[in-house]
This record gives sequence, structure tokens and C-alpha cells, in this order.
Amino acid sequence: MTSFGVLAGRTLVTGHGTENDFVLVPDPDGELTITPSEVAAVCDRHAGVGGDGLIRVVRSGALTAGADLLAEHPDAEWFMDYRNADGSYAEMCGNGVRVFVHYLRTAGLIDLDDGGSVVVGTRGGARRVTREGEQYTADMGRWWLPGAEQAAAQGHDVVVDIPGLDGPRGGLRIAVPNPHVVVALPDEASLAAAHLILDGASQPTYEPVPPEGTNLELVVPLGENVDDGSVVGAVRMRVLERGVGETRSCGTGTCAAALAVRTWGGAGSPDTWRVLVPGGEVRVRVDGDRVLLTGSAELTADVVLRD
Ligand SMILES: N[C@@H](CCC[C@H](N)C(=O)O)C(=O)O
Repeated sequence: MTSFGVLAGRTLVTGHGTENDFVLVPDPDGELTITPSEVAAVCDRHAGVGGDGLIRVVRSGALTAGADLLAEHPDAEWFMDYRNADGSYAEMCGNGVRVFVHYLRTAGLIDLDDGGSVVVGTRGGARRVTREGEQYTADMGRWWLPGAEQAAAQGHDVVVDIPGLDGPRGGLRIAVPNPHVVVALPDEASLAAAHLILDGASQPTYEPVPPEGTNLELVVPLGENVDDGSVVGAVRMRVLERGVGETRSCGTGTCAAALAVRTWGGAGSPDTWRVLVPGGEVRVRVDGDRVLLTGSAELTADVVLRD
């Protein structure tokens, strides 16, 4: 029988960003220690509420490590405590941080006028999120290529064998700062043919094996267009998320996808990208060694867990 443990009897909130969906747990004073099995029970789509991840909404000042965060970023009043559906921790969630800010705003926990911004603490560092009407842009911070030397020489730094495809392919590792591997495919038919399953004998395999695990993005570049006088690239993506499985979107994954295609394109490749995912579309902008992500955020329900 399902046990929600410390979460039993609580009111939670569900929401999504381009259909990457989350269960938010309001815990402003940091009273809750949520175990991996409690996260997994709530995120279970058949016996729980259902979600790709769980986000505890907590004041930075209520965290043990909060003093360090606040010393460096005194304005990071709120901390996004993100967990994957299996209960594991991740450094960052690009779709989640927009939903998190939308929740803070909707619940009246922050004032956020159109054009205003708020700094959010995350395990990957403090992130500024700016409201643009009903969309949000998150400054996702620094990105880098963990295997830059090898990638510069051969365009990839890992070999990935993906069930459903006709043999292993080169992948590019990107940190934003959570780990991603991006693999380019020639067309939408191969994109549809890939089996993106997390467990068991039919999961993708990597050589070398990423030590911290990885998220995997399969991308089909769709070319470039001129939009408002500037060149914008487009890419279609499917994603297999670490700790979750295939999801309908992944914000950090869309950043990795755009950054990989831009890296492969070389000098002159656009800085702005539309990334099309099964759950919708986001926009990624590269600003030197930083990357920004713009997209929607919606809240869907208040849910009271049974005792
Ligand atoms: N869906 C998220 C990424 C969540 C974390 C990821 N599964 C990991 O383990 O790194 C996003 O929108 O970025």
C-alpha cells in the first residue's frame, strides 16, 4: 500500500512547464525531510499524484546550508529543493524553476511585476528568473563542455548505443550544470524510432559511462530562419531524463540541445534557438559562457494527500 509518509494529509500543488510536470510541496519554514521513497510515492503516476519531479518550496534561511547561499546571494530568499521522480537529487531544473517562480507569484509569496525578476537558490547555484508577461526567462548560469578537447577534435566525446537505432552514435557531453549527452540524428523518422527507456536491458549505454549518470537528448537540427532581423536556429528534441525516464520536455536539456547544435555548427552559428519538444516549445539564448531559457509555466491543481 502506498505510503506518503511525512507528506500525508498535506496540500500540494501541481504544475508544469511545457508538460514537464512537477508536484510542489510548500514548506516555507523547512520542517520537512522527505525520503526518496516518499518522493517516488507522490510522483508515481498510478498510485500517487504523478509528476516528473517534486519541488519543495522552502525559504533559504530555513536550510542548514542556507547561510552560505544567503551570504553570497542575500536576495535568494527562496530555495528550489528539486528531486527527480525516483527521489534522487539534481543540481538544476530549467522548467521547474519557472514553475517554482510562478507558484511563488501566484501564492503571493513574492511580488513580481511584468519585467521584474527574482533570484532563486538551487543546488546548481543562484538563478535569476525574469517575468515576461506570462512567460519566464531563467538565467541558467554557466555552461561548459566537460570533454572540450576531445569534442573539438572529433565532434563528440562519448559513444552512445540507443536501442531502436541502427548502431552506436557519437554524443557531446554538456554541463548546465547537470549532466547531459546530446546525440544528433539525421531525421524525424530516426528520432521517432529510438527507444528511450531508463531501466533494464533495453536502456541506452554509454562509453565511457558518465560517473554521475546523465540526461540524454536526441536532436534533429531543423535549420535557421530570420526572425525580427536576427538569425534563429531551430531543433527538435526528445529527452530521457536521469532519475525519471522519457519526459515531454526538459529545460536544462533544451539548453544542452541548443548548445550542442551551435557547437557543431561552429563560428557563425546563431545564439538564439527555438527548441521543439513533445510538450511545446522553448527559446534558448546563448550569451558567451552563459545560457538563458524562456518558456511557459502553469499551475494545474491543489491536491490534498490522504492520511
Ligand atoms: N526536467 C528538468 C531536469 C531535471 C533534472 C534531471 N532529470 C537530472 O537528473 O539532471 C529540467 O527542466 O531541466
